[in-house]
Amino acid sequence: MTFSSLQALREAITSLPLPLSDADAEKAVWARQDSLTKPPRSLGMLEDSVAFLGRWQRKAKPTLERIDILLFAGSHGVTARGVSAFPSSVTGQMVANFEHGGAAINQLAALAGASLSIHSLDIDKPTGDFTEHAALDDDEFLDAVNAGYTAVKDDCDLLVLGEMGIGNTTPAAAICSALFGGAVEDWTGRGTGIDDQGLRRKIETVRAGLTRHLDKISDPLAIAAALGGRELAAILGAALAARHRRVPLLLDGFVVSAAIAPLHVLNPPILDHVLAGHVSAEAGHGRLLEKLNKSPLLSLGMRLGEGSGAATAIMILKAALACFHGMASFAEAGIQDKHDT
Ligand SMILES: O=C(O)c1ccc[n+]([C@@H]2O[C@H](COP(=O)([O-])O)[C@@H](O)[C@H]2O)c1
Ligand SMILES: Cc1cc2nc[nH]c2cc1C
Repeated sequence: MTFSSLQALREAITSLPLPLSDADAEKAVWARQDSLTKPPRSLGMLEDSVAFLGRWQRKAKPTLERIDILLFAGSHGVTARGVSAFPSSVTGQMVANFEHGGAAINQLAALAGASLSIHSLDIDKPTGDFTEHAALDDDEFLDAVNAGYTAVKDDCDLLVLGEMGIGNTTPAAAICSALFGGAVEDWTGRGTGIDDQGLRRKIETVRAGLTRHLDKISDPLAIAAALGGRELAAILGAALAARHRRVPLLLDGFVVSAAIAPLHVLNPPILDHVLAGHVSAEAGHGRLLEKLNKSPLLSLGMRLGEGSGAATAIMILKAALACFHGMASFAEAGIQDKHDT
């Protein structure tokens, strides 16, 4: 399926009923977890994560055999404003690095037993500078959303989305400012490590973008097109595809979270299949996760992008499943269960 208009996309996001998760599978997961040799719920978020996987995989015994990491790359016209510590050319150079296996995400994906596919979205064609015009026109936005939507294969146990795009913490900050309001400074961080002067320029750039596109402020998809970028639009499309197919999705950092935020504003339950892998060190990510009602599995001070925080969190999900599948029950181990009071 692809979307031929913003209206068709909007309807796919807001139309109910959405396909449901399986409450019975989740109940079976909790019944098993409560029978295992530990005080009830003592594995905390590990147990919550197994229940989440059971609900969305619709399996009483969830698995992580097939994990797909999709990494989307795009280029940003707004980099001309001096908003990144690195030149725009690094985006294409890093795509080559991903393809040769030399990036952090390659190592983490291999360790996690996940497949990694790289999706370059017109990286030789930067988006428009959003302080002057829309980053993407409607057709360009829909093309990128459709590329993300069709990249999702429905037979994986878990989907992870990552991104690469020099400058893209600026559109991410602009989208958050437009959708959630508050001080622009609170959404705008140092990205790849910009200095104080650069940060001031970045804040001014976000402000100028908001002023330019004020007329679209009540339309989350128009905001995503005007202030976003191709990799962010593809992530929105992929997150929607995962929801329609009931595939659980693990979020990476600030940029990925900002990319899917328009879905939340349009229809909050549309992100019920989403788990936050980590909270990035990028200013604004913690606040954004609160807006999305997500608690991160990890907080490691990471701020790389590429899907690296989410890929690291896969190890936590695997730890959770190892306990779930491997532990003995009180009855099997001959251990006395909790007193009834
Ligand atoms: O997602 C995050 O939390 C995140 C935080 C800081 C930097 N990044 C990555 O760094 C790049 C964007 O940073 P910048 O400074 O160029 O806007 C882009 O390639 C992202 O993958 C990503
Ligand atoms: C080297 C480098 C690697 C990255 N990976 C994701 N964003 C990045 C930005 C830079 C600059």
